[in-house]
Amino acid sequence: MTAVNVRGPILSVGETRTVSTSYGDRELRELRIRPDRGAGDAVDVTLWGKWTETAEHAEPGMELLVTDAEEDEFGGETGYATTGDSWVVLEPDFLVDVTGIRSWVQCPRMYYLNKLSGIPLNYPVVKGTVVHEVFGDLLRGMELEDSVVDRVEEAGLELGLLGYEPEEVADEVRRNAAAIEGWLSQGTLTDEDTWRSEFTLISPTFGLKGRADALRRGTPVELKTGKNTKREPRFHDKIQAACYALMLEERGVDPDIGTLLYTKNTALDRNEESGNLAPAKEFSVGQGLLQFVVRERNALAAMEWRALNDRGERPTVPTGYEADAKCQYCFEQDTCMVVSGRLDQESKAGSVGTPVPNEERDYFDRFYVALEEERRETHAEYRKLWEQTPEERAADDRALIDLEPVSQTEIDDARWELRARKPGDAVSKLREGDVALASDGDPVTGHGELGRITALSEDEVVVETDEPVELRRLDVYPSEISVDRSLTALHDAILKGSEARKDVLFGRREPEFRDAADRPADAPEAYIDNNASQNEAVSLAVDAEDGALIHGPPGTGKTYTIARTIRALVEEGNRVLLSAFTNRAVDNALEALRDQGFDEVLRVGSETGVRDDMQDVRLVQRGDPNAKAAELRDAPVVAATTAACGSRVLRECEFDVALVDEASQLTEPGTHAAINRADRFVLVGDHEQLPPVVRAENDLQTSLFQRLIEEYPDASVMLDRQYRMSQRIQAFASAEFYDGALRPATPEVAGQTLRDLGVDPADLPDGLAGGVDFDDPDGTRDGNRNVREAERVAEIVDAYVAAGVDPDDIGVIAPFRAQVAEIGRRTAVTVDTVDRFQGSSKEVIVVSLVATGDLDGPIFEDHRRMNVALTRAKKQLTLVGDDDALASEPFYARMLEWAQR
Ligand SMILES: Nc1ncnc2c1ncn2[C@@H]1O[C@H](COP(=O)(O)OP(=O)(O)OP(=O)(O)O)[C@@H](O)[C@H]1O
Repeated sequence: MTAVNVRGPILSVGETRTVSTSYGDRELRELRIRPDRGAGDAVDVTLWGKWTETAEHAEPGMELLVTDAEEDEFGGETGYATTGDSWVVLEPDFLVDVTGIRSWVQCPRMYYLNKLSGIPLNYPVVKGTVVHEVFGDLLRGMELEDSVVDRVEEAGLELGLLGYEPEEVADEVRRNAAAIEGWLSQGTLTDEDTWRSEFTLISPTFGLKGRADALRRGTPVELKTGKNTKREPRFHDKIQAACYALMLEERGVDPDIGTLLYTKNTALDRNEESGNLAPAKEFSVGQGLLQFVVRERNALAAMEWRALNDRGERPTVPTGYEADAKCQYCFEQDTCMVVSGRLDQESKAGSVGTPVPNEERDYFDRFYVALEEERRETHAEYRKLWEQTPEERAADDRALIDLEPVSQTEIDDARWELRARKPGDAVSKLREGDVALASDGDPVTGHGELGRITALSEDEVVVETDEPVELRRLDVYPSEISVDRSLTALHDAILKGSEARKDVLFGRREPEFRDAADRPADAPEAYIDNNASQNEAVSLAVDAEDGALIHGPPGTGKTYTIARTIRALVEEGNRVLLSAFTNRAVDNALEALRDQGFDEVLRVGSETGVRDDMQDVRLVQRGDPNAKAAELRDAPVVAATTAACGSRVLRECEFDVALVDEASQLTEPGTHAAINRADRFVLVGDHEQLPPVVRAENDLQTSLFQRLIEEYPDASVMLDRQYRMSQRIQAFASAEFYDGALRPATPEVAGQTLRDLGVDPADLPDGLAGGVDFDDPDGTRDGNRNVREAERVAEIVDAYVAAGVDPDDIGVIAPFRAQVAEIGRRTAVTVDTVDRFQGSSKEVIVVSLVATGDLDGPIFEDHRRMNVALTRAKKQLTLVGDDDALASEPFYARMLEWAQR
């Protein structure tokens, strides 16, 4: 008998049958699938015994994987059946987080509720984090006392917001940590005990991922900050450890035990508590438990599949009836009832409250599904870690491969600094500050560690990790955090949002504005006196009783207007949340504010995310709790990215006004994350430039900014004077994207030329000094490159430099990273993709269009991307491309005509 893996979409699911075998009566269930991911001929797969339970969740269309199946011939047809070694996995591509399985086993509805409400700021969560950090420190050899003091101090802000004093927390952590230390120093541990903290595991077979707290001799150890006076670990805790055991088994380690460490046990008073007070509880990881875990995961994945594919009127969500958990003992009972009452969902716990209006419920359902679709797209990114070869991944810009390890150095708090040399021409999406997956060459089955990139240059990369690893490959690590936070923001907006806000969001009422006559007596006559539309925008924002929309085309002084608006709002006594999609825009706005003499700002963000010149106003979370909490609570202006607005710390904060820049690049839920925090909102953006960055094609692609500006034009102002481009450069964008309304702010802006840079046009070859020019080098597109064109772009750049343009004043834009690299090899000036250029500008811009023959690629699919590319230059814009290709489509034909004029 040969054991094989079969996998493919399910075509039909048979009924359960009982047959008598030599082992007695056994149940079986047959499924018909199309192997090879749907490419093969249909075959029958027989699931035996307990695996029939998984068949109960199976539906046509779901993907089924059976490992170690027995192949047999029956009536000339090949069939498969499970064996004693088989695993049956439904929807293996859906990656379930281990913590999700744990709560699912407790109660499927709890799993769903946790998705909606996220992890709120509360003491058990913060204490749990601190104890986990101390655990890691101890494993890495740090002294207990040093670690406790250090980690409690690090949690200063969160503890302060919760009203805790450091001493009491340190005491409690110390008592918990004593359990860890005692256990670590037990005689059983010798030098041969191999320990590792925080181990990232991803399982392609079982559709699981997670981070084990620690591994000891290859067996999983999980830390629980609660107590357990029984001899055995709690069932749900075992589930978690069993998931890691399963994933380790996939890698060829066979962990026969799992350990749970209940740290509160050592803190219990022996006179009052009876039972087994030992903190460490081991259990044997049997095959039965592992199979149970897989079946539960299958049930979960099937529910998630149905939410997207098997929709009746509404997406499927768990009701709680799936489990035999008792609602009266559940911490989540109230939340469960409120969610079911408000969203009109069936729930075992029952429901309270009146349902939200239908349009809100539909909105919730629609975006719930859209976000779950986006989650699938994220899972597809994970899959590329094992489906693509290293070379394919590198070609896709998702990994740096062939790195040569240079050093592994232990740094201050028992962390590691890994250095590696990188091949000179390697490019990727990875940037300094990113969290990435560092590995020995194989991130999934080899040794991988999550770490932060601290330096990335032409020929070297430096990563900081908790444990050392031979740094041979560095991968983009997909993250679900944005999906998770968006779901929470959606939940907060619909279930916790004010009626007044929702009336506007759902078109039940126009946004309202204060009468200018009702402004405070000391309000200035005009906020900005040299630009009418900017002044109107500030006025609209300060008078908004619900919200205002500021539409800012390229170079129209959005940032300047934002700064003036914030000052005006603060002058009227408002506390303001300043947010934007990117750290760069947040810092730019802060810079403008400080330029205008306003300094009472607090920047919330990580040290690597925040620009150097804003570090002095950055909120450092470490420190005295009271002082830290006061810093955050009292700041008149708090600035953070919209992603950070969904963090547990900022979810605790309230503001009068949330001002969001780059709002046209945010999804609706992404925008809610920021505006949920405030009574009123001001959204600033340009829906004629880049749309939200999402992978799924659904409602997430349209920003709330765009929807509202189309619905409430009266609540918006367009800034119509631009300070960036010459008349000649701006003409095309103005006509095509802004109804001709965009105009140069001053005659100087309109009339600027290369001469203003001290360049004599006579020193330039023909056709490069016309303000806007077009050059066709007769190149050929090859994949995402066009070498001839890259050479020509480099020649053109050289010509500008030779004529006296400072290389820092020149930028090159290309649609693909491969072409960016191709050009980058030939010139020292800044070369980047359109997406990376949004929000910046240069005196001279050269655009490489790459396409020949026909127009294909992201830059052409969406005209808004081209709008960005064409509006970065101040004095000279030179397009390099194939005129035949461009002439093939009306929009580009008009662009060509303008460029060749
Ligand atoms: N009312 C104004 N008076 C004088 N200068 C202004 C005014 N508004 C903006 N500027 C100047 O115009 C330039 C562009 O402004 P700003 O950086 O605010 O543009 P932006 O719209 O944010 O640009 P982007 O399109 O890149 O987001 C800056 O140098 C700014 O100081």
